[in-house]
Amino acid sequence: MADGIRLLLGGDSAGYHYKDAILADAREDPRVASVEDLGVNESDPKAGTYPSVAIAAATKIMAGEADRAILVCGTGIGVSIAANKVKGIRATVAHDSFSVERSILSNDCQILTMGERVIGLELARRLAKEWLGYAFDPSSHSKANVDEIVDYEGAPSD
Ligand SMILES: O=C[C@H](O)[C@H](O)COP(=O)(O)O
Repeated sequence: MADGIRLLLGGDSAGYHYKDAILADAREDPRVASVEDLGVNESDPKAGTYPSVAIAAATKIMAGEADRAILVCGTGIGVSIAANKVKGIRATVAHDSFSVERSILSNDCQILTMGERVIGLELARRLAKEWLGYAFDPSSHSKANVDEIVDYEGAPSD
């Protein structure tokens, strides 16, 4: 991520207005090296379900094709649940500044999710910008907790 964040944006029919606004902001953000729009889009708001978009984003991150994703549905819950089904992904819904900060500094989340039906557009845009400004510190005390999750997921009893 040294050369900037490779960011994915996605959402379902309930979230694409916010997704598009955050996408436009990200394209102007010097911290972001690249932005990919996984849909859905206004031209075809039924083109993808929240599970399909979230799983596509999570799969790309785990394949090393992107660093992070911001996903928007009605509540942020569905895209978070779906993304977390992809092994290795830590996705969370967060609608406040402190949780957005801790999602990176405590949990090293690769995916932030939000709900277009839950918070206002300007707060969502601000939280997205804040989230992109944090980087996990692997020398912090939080690393051991994240490692415990990673180790569990990688356990032979999978
Ligand atoms: O978590 C699910 C999302 O909020 C989705 O956008 C809306 O889902 P629903 O139509 O099943 O309420």
